[in-house]
Order: sequence, then C-alpha cells, then structure tokens
Amino acid sequence: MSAPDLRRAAAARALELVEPGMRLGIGTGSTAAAFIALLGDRVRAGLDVIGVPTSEATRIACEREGIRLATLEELPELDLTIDGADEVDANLRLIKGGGAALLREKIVAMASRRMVVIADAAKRVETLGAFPLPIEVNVFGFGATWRAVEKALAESGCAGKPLTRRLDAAGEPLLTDGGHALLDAHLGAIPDPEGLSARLWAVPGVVEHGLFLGIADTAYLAEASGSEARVIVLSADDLTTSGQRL
Ligand SMILES: O=C[C@H](O)[C@H](O)[C@H](O)COP(=O)(O)O
Repeated sequence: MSAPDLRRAAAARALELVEPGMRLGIGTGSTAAAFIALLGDRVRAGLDVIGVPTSEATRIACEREGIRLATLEELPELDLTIDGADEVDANLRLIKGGGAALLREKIVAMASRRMVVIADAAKRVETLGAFPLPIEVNVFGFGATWRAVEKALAESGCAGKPLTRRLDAAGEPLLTDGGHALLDAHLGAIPDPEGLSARLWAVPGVVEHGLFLGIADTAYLAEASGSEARVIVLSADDLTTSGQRL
C-alpha cells in the first residue's frame, strides 16, 4: 500500500461527510489534494457544494476540478473544513504548516463548525514536536521577532533549539500567500503546546503558528492492513472536558 493510496483512503472517508449544499473549507497539501480530486469527481457527477480554499495552490487545484469557490467575505461561516496535518496527537492537537499555508488554514478552520483531519497514520505521534513547528512572522522587524521567538521558546521549556528561516525551492527566503516569512522551530518535542502557543501569540511580529489546539474534532488516519487501507478514527467525542483522551 503506497503513501498516495493511504492519503486517498483517508480522503475518501472524509468525503462521506460531504452533503449537498455544504459550505466547505478546503485544505492544503498532498492529502488535501487527494480530497480535492475525489470531490471534483463528485461535483462533476452533480454534487452542489461551495468551497473556500486555504491557499492559492488549493484555489488553482479546485478551479481545475470545477469546484465552485467563494471567499470568507462572501461566506463567513462554513459547515466543514477538511485538511491534512503534519502531526496529530491523541488529543487531536496538530502541527500544520509544512506547506506554508497555516495562517489561511487556521482562519478557515476556525470559521467552520467542524474541522476534520485526513492523514497517513504515520502522522500520529505521542508528543508533538518532531516535525519542525512553523511560525509565520511579519517581514517588518524580522531580526527582532526572531530573537523574541527564541525567548518565547526558551520560556516554554524549549531552550537552545534551532530556529531556521524557511526557503523556497530556489533557495530564496519563502514568502507565504499572505506575504509573510516563515520560521521553523526544530524542537524535537513540545512539552506544553498550550503554553508555547500563548507565548508565541504574545510576540507582536508573530502572525500565526502551526499549533492547532482544540480546533480539529475528528481525524481520519489511514494505515495499511494487509493489502487494504484501514482508517482509524480519532474523535473529540472521546476526549474528557480537560482535553484528555478517554
Ligand atoms: O501548510 C500545509 C498544511 O498544513 C498541510 O495540510 C500539511 O503540511 C500536511 O500536508 P500533507 O498532506 O502534504 O502531508
């Protein structure tokens, strides 16, 4: 079973949630791309939905598939967002932003009644942080913001961990769809994601970070089971009020 097969299996499971007339948030990345391809098939077969894309890449992919699109100005409230993730823990906390789309992804997810994550089960982790945490920052004051982010990381129990600026394929500093820079924090493990989130948000130049905490309510994680794909379901319904998994 190949990685694309697993991504398609998770995406197909999420597609079952889509109903006629729904206002969808449409994620970014290779797993979201698998979902867009399947959704395109349904749209061409007559399904009427409207989507808000989380990146320019997703907008282009949706237009290619003939999926009707809107903006959050036109549709400020969405029914369901389906998106990938870089890491998922047992409490449905996520790291996102490996594809640089974290800001729009978080805005769209927060405007949705539900956010469902689709991913290869290899993205499931015990502790978030092996995947470098993306931090989107305003280009104004970049050096000062970098230092303030390092301080926030140290105060969150992640002292001395390397911070790097994300580059694009040509080796130039990457700019996000919103025109911001991206830092990647190579933390290894994040002992207190909520504390780190609060400290990062307190830095004026930080636009957003890739910790999605208390946002996703379901994750469909696909793994190989013999020659088939099995989809594991993580649901917020299985969490206690303090956010711990039952
Ligand atoms: O910025 C990109 C997004 O957060 C993606 O959803 C995330 O990186 C997962 O991407 P993929 O499905 O390609 O692993």
